[in-house]
Amino acid sequence: MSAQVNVKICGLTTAASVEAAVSAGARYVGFVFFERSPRNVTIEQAAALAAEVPPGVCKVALTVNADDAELDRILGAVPLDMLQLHGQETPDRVAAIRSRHGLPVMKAIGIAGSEDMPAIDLYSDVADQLLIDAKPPRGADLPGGNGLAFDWQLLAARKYWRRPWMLAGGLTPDNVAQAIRATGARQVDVSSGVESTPGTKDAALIRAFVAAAHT
Ligand SMILES: O=C(O)c1ccccc1N[C@@H]1O[C@H](COP(=O)(O)O)[C@@H](O)[C@H]1O
Repeated sequence: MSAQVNVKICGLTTAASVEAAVSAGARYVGFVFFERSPRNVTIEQAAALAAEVPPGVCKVALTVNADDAELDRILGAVPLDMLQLHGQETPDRVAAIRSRHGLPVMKAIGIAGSEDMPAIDLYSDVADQLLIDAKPPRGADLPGGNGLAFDWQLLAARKYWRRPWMLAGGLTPDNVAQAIRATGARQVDVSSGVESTPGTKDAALIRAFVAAAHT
C-alpha cells in the first residue's frame, strides 16, 4: 500500500478553519501574507492561528517578493515551519532567503505550457520543496489563489523531480483524485477550491478535499 498523499490547506484566516484543516488530516496549513489577497492575515492574526496548530502539522508562510525586513517581522512573531515563496524570487534570492532565515523554503513555479517546465529543474538546486501551480493569467491581480488549473499532462511524462513537490492550481474536492492519478503527485495544495466565497473557507469542503485526496 502506498503512503497517503499529503494535503496542504492554504489561506486559513480563522481558528475554525485551522481546526477544520487539522482535524480533516491536513499535513500543512498555509497563512497568506499578501495584502491584495482576500486571504491576507496580519502578523498578529497569524501568530494567534499558529498557536492553534498541533505539533506535526507544518505551518507555512506564503509571501510574495517579500524583502528580508518583512520576513524578519513575520518570523520574529509567528512560529512557522516553512516559507512558501510565491512571487518572482530568482534562484539566487531563494538561496539567500533559505540561508538567512534558516527555514525550509518551498518555491512556487507557475506553469502554463511546456516552456515553463525547465524552471522546475532550475529551482530544484536551491529550494527544499517545489510547488507546481498554474501560472496566473496576464493581468491577474493575484500571483496565485486564482482557482485555475494547468494541463496536468505536462507533468504526466515526468513524475520524478529532485525535490519533493506539491501540485496546486484549481484543485477541488471533485478533481483532486483525478489530478493525483494524472500527475503522480504525493502532495497537493488547495486554497480557493475549499471556499464558499473568496477568502472564506468551508469546513465541509475541506473535509471532502482531504478525503478525496486520501482515496
Ligand atoms: O491564495 C492566495 O490568495 C494567494 C495569493 C498570492 C499568491 C498565492 C496564493 N495562493 C496559492 O495559490 C495556489 C493555488 O491556489 P488555488 O487552489 O488555485 O486557489 C496555492 O498554492 C495557494 O497557496
